[in-house]
Amino acid sequence: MTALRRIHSWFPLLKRPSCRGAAAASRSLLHTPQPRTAAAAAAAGRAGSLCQIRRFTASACRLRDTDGSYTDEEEEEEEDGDFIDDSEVEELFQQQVPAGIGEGQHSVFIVHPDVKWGSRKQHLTTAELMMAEAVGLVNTLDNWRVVDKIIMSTKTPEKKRIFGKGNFQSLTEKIRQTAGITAVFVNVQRLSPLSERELEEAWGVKVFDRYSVVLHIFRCNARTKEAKLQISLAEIPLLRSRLKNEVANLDQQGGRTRYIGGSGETLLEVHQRLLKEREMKIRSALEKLRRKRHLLRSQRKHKEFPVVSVLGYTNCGKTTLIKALTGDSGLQPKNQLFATLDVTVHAGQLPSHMTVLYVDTIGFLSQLPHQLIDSFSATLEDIKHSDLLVHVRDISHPETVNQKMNVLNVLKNLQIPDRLMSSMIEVHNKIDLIDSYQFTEPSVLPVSALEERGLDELKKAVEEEILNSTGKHILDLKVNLSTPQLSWLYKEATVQDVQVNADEGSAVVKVIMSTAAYGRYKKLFAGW
Ligand SMILES: Nc1nc2c(ncn2[C@@H]2O[C@H](COP(=O)(O)OP(=O)(O)OP(=O)(O)O)[C@@H](O)[C@H]2O)c(=O)[nH]1
Ligand SMILES: [Mg+2]
Repeated sequence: MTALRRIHSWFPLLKRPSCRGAAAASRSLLHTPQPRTAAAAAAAGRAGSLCQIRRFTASACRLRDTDGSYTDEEEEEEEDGDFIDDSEVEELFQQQVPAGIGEGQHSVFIVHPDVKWGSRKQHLTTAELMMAEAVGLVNTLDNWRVVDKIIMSTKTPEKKRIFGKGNFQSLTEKIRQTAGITAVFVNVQRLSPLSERELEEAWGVKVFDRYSVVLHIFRCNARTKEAKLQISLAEIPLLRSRLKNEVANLDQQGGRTRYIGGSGETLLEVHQRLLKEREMKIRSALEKLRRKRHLLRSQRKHKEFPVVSVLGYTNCGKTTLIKALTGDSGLQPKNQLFATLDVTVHAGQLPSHMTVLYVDTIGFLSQLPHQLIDSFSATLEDIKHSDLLVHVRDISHPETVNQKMNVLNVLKNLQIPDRLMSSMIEVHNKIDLIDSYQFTEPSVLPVSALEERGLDELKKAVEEEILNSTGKHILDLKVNLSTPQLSWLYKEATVQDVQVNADEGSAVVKVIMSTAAYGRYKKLFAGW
């Protein structure tokens, strides 16, 4: 199937999950990896290993508790008095929502301004594909539907009305004559407050840009405390620009009181101060959560489970792939943009039975204002602390090359360490949707997460890179079964295989362990 034909099958597939449905989406529980059967003589040691896994699993399950948030850390924070409770977050989340965001239903007219030349021209994509993505964004929302759409060229995208006089006039007529329109989505990163006001006045309906539509989707999909706070923070610039418009309206009606209650502050200044205070509150709550996240990371490190971050453009199949790799039935992939807004962790096993933690991350989208990415930077910070990155690409998508460039750009801005960038595994997902998949680069791994194809090769590649990056080794050690050697190995390393020699009372144990752990082992059992 050619790239252009694929677009017709991709976008109509986007479902319309309800806000409530998304919010209630079930949480994932960690898959409990079972150690493989070993010789009976190893039972004692295996019990040790099971304990280790259970201990971890229990705490990791608690991490995601009822709303999928990191509740085990809350327990620790309660002890040090640094606790943020749900109601506090909920209050911040619900308190001040920009008008038209996260609520209501809309019949949308989409306008894509096509800049033919100059610095704003999009070189990597076409107007048709940008429009298709805009349609996808609207269709992702429950109760929103596209009534009509138009691509209109402009030489003056920076002007208040975006289009030249003639085009603007014909566009206005079209919008006003199309029955039932309740909103216009102008497919640009961000409209200035002045522009938004001018367009709303001219068209007589609500006007959204990419920033506000994506925020709307985020608000509908937010479940955890962190996601809610990050969204509330991302909404501040929108509230600020709306505030300017509202005060300008009041000015026009002569209704503004110059100073409020002798405070020496104007109405605009009072509202700006309140917004600033709100921003500080959200930032400090997020900072508390960030400290939690730091703690979580050190706990993970302490337990020595390698961390693999799975990232990629939105809807490329990250969640589906992690579900296939871990067998975690609690994961719910959706044909929806930004289905995953929270970092979740899922344990899986590699061919050698080593346990790794796969981190599911928020998807990327092109043309997003920095403010939005910044709000989610704490979430993305986790990527930096992984042992390995897996970049998933929807290889069946017509924009797959642009999507890859977008992801690499975001990673560059996040200042991901070189060692992680160079060891990153690129996965070509959804090969089942392509008639004849051809290897374009030898280093990539083709998979179909949905049909569970190519997973063994991927697990092997992950294992190889993990062994490289964590400095772990696979060793065959001879142990004396009358000593605690075997149970020590089960606790401190990953035991792959145990060959018992009953006559000798010994066993040959295949283990994966770090250089440091091997050093400790040699020291402890030197004379045994
Ligand atoms: N045909 C096909 N569809 C797939 C494959 N992998 C994922 N999908 C579908 O793609 C859609 C998105 O999958 P998700 O796993 O939710 O994608 P994601 O990258 O986690 O998306 P976000 O969390 O929204 O960024 C779902 O409808 C999946 O069923 C695949 O290998 N083949
Ligand atoms: Mg996802």
